[in-house]
Amino acid sequence: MEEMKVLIRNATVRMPCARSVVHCLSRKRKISAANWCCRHIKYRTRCCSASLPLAQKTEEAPINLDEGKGGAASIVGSLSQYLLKGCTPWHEAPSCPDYVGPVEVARTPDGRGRGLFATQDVHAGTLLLISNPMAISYDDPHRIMLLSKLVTMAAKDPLFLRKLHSLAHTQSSQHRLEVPSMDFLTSDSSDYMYSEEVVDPEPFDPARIMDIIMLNSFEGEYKTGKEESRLCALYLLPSLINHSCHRNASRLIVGGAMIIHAATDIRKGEEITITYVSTVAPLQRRQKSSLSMKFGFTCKCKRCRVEESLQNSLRDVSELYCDLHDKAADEVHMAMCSQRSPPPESSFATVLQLRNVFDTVCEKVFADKGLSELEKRWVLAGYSSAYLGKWLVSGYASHFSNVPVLLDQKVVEVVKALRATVPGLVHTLSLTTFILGITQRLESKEELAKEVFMLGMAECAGAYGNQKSDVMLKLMEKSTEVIPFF
Ligand SMILES: C[S@@+](CC[C@H](N)C(=O)[O-])C[C@H]1O[C@@H](n2cnc3c(N)ncnc32)[C@H](O)[C@@H]1O
Repeated sequence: MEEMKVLIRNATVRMPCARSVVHCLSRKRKISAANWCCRHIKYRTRCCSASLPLAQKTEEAPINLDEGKGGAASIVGSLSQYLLKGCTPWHEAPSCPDYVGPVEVARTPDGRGRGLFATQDVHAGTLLLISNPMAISYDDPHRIMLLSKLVTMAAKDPLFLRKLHSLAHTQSSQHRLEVPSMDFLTSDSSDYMYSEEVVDPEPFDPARIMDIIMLNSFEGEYKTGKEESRLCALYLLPSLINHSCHRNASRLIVGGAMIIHAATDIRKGEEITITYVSTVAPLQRRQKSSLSMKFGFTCKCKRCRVEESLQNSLRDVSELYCDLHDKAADEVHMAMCSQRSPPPESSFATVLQLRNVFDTVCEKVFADKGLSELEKRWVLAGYSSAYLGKWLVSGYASHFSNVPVLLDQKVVEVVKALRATVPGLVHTLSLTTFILGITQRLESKEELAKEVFMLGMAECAGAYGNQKSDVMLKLMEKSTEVIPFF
């Protein structure tokens, strides 16, 4: 859901302001805001093409988009255009036929019910699933319309009811329910119409259907034009995907269809995970804000367990982070959205305090010999806003020209931490594109520019799935409309 929020919230509310940031970036070179990023990314592509495999593919073969075979492959082209338009207007979304990639449902080994698993090694950007909703409703805060639609269909179609009943309705039911076969999950009612098998022994109970909705339905935002609305939908196969605070897949909502891509390389047999809520926060804030409150479970992922083991040493900084974050976020957005020059950096008191929190966390984490590189990145990603507030405020105040301050070692570490934790995030793509713009000013930073460019391309594939290289470059350019603050 966070992907949608990024695209929609920023496109409507923050886009003009973020454009002005790009304008500031471009002012010195006297080129238009719209062209600025495009030009520097193209420049980078040219500069890097000798050694960058993706850039080479721009001139020769496009990235392999074959995975969809037939229907799904053909939507990639129309999807690109739609993504480039910021997923608007909603009614012009390309139609996306259902598609099942190299995945299967199986029981998790550690008590999280059923889950979705990769049946072969896949690269970041691989299309895993396209799923159209069992039912969808709009501006339906209490999900009454959704319930009514599901009840009507279940009453008419026994296979539909059986599919509904394959979804968990309580925390404990997911352990009792069997692992449904892929055939069953993807079958059409007409295939089963006259089969005895579809008669569900379980009684038809609207209260149970409501519980299924509460545990499995997806809520998100969409744009009709300039207006924002909310949708609520129930998907069958995606409902079997578990949450992780270090996910490996991302989701896009296009029209009503949910598209799931690998956000990072995934090994055969590895579980496919997504994030139900934003996980760019320390454990304490993640626990308080959402999963247990909204979804009624405590996350058991590895990142949560690592952070639990650090709770004693990070308790104070974590509490301070939670106290300061929202106020600092307001200060950052005020600076970024200000049409005039922002006040001096020193007037962003909370942002500066939050930055000290990041430095303390870095010291503690890097001194901890018991943590692997990956685990350190999981922890740092949670505090990335604490670093980024000051980075953005000073970047904006100096029109992103104060290179020594902005191009310190930590900023690339923050990108890597975010990629290791929540790959395929438009915010991270935006940050990467901003950094790329800064490296362009420096002849001596060619190697760093290549590294940042590759991180950006990987993040783009993780967020939007495999696209042709020219589309990826435009999507990177477009990402600067999003303020990279989490
Ligand atoms: C949408 S369902 C996912 C599929 C579910 N495992 C099943 O078998 O039907 C969401 C439920 O899965 C479990 N779950 C998902 N992610 C989890 C996680 N990271 N840690 C613990 N439980 C999780 C929770 O019980 C949650 O209410």
